[in-house]
Amino acid sequence: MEDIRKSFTLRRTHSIKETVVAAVRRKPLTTQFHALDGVSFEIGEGEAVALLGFNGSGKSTTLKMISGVLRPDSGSVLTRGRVAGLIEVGAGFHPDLSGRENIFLNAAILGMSKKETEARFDEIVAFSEIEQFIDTEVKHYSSGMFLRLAFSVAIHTEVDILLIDEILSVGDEPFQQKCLARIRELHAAGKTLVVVSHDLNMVADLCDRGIFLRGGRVEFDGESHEAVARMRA
Ligand SMILES: Nc1ncnc2c1ncn2[C@@H]1O[C@H](COP(=O)(O)OP(=O)(O)OP(=O)(O)O)[C@@H](O)[C@H]1O
Repeated sequence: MEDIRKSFTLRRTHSIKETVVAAVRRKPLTTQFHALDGVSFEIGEGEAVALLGFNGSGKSTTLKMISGVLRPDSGSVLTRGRVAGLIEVGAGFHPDLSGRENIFLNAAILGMSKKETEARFDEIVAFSEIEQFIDTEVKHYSSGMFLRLAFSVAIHTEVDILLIDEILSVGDEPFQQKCLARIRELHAAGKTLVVVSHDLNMVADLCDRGIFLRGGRVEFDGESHEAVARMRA
């Protein structure tokens, strides 16, 4: 990522009088908010990086830049390889389709062919542990069930870069442990990880490197435990 900037327009509610006065004075009724204010970093192949920062510091926005969900206002983002984002749980899921249909849909979004998905289908379902509900429409799923399926699909695809945003917090403890073990395996196999989590001890152990964001800028970029220490300081 090079010198990424992203602003959002903040709206406020206004009275009719305020609106008229602003129009007469030619003043905008909205304000610009800089979510990312010149963020630059490079992540090498096979690195595990934690994005750290307090609420609203720009972590999720950064992940969305890497995944391509959002485009920067200026600056450039370059990625090499297949990127799978576990950013918003079940974002790629269609509520009226069953779990089974959604697996095929999501795998296709992640670039897998029907054949590849069929070959891994049983494994995906087994990992998610929701066999019983696989033919139920996902609108009837709990958020934890959603997560299980979304996570299962993502980790069974041939991705090079895995983006994980706070999703582990949705699952129950045994599932979290299983996901963590699987994430470690993927890292050991050379996949690149970018993880956002407020569980600082977990991310510091999982990742070698930590990028600490504050107010949309990189405040520290280095060893993960040190990044956590800076954040707590
Ligand atoms: N679509 C949007 N429209 C307006 N503001 C947005 C939008 N998306 C993000 N923001 C703002 O940008 C800032 C950064 O948000 P972001 O989600 O990246 O923070 P975060 O570090 O992930 O926070 P958290 O720890 O709470 O998840 C926040 O102040 C948020 O309100």
